[in-house]
Amino acid sequence: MNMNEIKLPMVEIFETVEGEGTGAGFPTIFVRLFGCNLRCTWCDTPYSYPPEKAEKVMSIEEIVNDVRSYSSHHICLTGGEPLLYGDHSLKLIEELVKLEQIKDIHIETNGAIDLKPFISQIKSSKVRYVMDYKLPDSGEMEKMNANNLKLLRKQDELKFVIGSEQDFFIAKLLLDTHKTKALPLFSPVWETMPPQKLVEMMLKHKCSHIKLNLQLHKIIWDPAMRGV
Ligand SMILES: Nc1nc2[nH]cc(C(=O)O)c2c(=O)[nH]1
Ligand code: SF4
Ligand SMILES: [Mg+2]
Repeated sequence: MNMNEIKLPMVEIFETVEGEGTGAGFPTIFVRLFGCNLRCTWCDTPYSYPPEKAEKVMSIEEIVNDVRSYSSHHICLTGGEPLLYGDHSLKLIEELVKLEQIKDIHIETNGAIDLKPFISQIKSSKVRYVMDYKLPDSGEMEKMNANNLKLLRKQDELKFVIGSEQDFFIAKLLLDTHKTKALPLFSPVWETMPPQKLVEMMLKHKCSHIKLNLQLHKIIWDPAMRGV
């Protein structure tokens, strides 16, 4: 199938600064696909899956053309779950990789999708995965594919969204018991975990190799605002 035959359900494409991870602060084009296989309790994008509806359906060609109209060198492919569409997600990534303007494509994936086909088929060093590995407070931890942890490479990021002390200790245990090359990030749930408390726990429990991750976009704009 070619680029204009493959169509994907979409929420939005917009340009802002990346709020999270090692790319935080860089002007970035966000490509947000519709649909998710999880329903995390603290999800901040419930408009990206049913019962809400996709804003539009776009062909890969239309998505690529829209991305071209911005000037940022970074793309955040997000959702929902952007890897939900298998070969179609893969084809979208391959077409975005071809854009010379784009130096980095990071993919926000939720830990419940097998990364193997993506890592084995996408060779470009522009592509990085940011895996949001779910903990008990999310209500979705049992859907996690622990095999993904050892597939992550050193350019990838492994994010734990921490809602409680229990989440903190489970994340720490996971890191202590599973090999991964990815950079571990601890990110507080906006509503239930004051950043100060998370930092205190990180220092007390010697999380020397873990990076605190705050969502810049929740600080810069109203936390409920979309498209920023
Ligand atoms: N500024 C900004 N940075 C982000 N990083 C990850 C986001 C996401 O929704 O996946 C996001 C987002 O929605 N906005
Ligand atoms: S995986 Fe992400 S988009 Fe899906 S429900 Fe969880 S937080 Fe929301
Ligand atoms: Mg968001």
